[in-house]
Amino acid sequence: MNMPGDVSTAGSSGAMGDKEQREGRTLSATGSILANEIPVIDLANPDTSLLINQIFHACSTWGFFQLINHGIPSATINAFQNAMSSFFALPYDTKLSLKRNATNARGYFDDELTKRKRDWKEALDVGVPGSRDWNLLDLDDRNACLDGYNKFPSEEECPNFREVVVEYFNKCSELSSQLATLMTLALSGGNMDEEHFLERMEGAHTSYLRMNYYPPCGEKSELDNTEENLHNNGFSTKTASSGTLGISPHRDAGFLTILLQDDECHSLQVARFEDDDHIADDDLWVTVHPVPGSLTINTGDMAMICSNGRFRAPLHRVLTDPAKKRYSAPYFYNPSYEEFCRPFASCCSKENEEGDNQNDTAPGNTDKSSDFHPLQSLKYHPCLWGYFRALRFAGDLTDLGVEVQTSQFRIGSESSHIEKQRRFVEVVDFNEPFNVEKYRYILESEGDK
Ligand SMILES: O=C(O)CCC(=O)C(=O)O
Ligand SMILES: [Fe+2]
Repeated sequence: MNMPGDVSTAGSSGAMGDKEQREGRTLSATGSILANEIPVIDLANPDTSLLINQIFHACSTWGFFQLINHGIPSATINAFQNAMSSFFALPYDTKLSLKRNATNARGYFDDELTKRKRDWKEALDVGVPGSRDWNLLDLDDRNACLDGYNKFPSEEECPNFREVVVEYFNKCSELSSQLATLMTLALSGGNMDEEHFLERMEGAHTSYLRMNYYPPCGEKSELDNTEENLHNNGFSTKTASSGTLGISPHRDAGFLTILLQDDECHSLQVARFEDDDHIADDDLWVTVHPVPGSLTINTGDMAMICSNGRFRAPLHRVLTDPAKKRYSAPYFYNPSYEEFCRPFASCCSKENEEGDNQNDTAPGNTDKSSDFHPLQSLKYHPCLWGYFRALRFAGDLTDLGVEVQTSQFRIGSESSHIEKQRRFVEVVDFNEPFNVEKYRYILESEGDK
């Protein structure tokens, strides 16, 4: 059987040797990834151990792969893509009536700032309702949850939109659960604790689907001279600058993302580096050209924590295009709000349990997973998903300040988040929309790092 980490049999990936694999993703002196190809993985491969091996390799190097034979029917995808473009073609005022706000993270927006620059896009976020029942009215009290509540356009404004989006959403939920299982198997070899983690995530995930529309940006933009057009929201070359991006560099916060790209416009890029100092170096960004019919998968921050840093939560960005429109849709598969994401026991050396973090290779360890990859000392404090999520969107929608990062949960980082999280969990109600004012006294406490 081919084990995860045995890259010589990984099929779709580059020719990395054992040493490079052990050293994970910091493979060269500059910390860049050597392989050039984003792996393509066939979910219908009957050789499950090879599949798991490929997933392990993709998640621990690029943190990105393209999935073919993923099982979501092309008719479902086509209908969803049509629904997306119909939505963004609605009059601006209609879209604005669905705008998200400081106490509701769901809805429409066109004013996302990353590092004080406006992202060149419009978006609509739709997530699993608090009731988990898509048939209730959006504003039904039972639908409230930390993320807020959905704001669908009415049936008159956008016929069939709700039905088509929910259908695609549910397919993504099923696929995510399947992928999370494979990723977890790749790490653990079937440890029971991890099975419970997967069950909790499948039953109570707090996932959401983001629909993105990137207008053209540049001299040929059809928006240049049309202040009165239906996208009358300031996306003209007058407001673009040379550094304008569709989305600025970021990592996805959840466990994994299923991204539906646009076959016509290829502008998603993944970083070949880890160190944020390289962000401005265009040569170190690699375009993820979508394979027709594929879905692009990437690992998120919570998978990185669960894998004890073995999996990579990759930095990625979206360029603007001077002439083409682009539509994309990431589905973010997120744990339940109550879940403390922590490194799987099967990814940590046993020494850890005895308080000795020195030995990373754990020779003689009889845990099944040590066949798969060298075990590491414990690298992360438990991270409450509801806390991480609340801070991420509070950072987007309020004046709360700097974005929370997983590095602040690294053991030894001495970040104030561990203490804030402890105080937050004592008082938080995950059945109501997050309100930064209610928790400000905890989140803005002294010694913020
Ligand atoms: O549009 C894309 O291809 C990527 C979108 C993305 O990274 C995001 O919304 O988090
Ligand atoms: Fe992203």
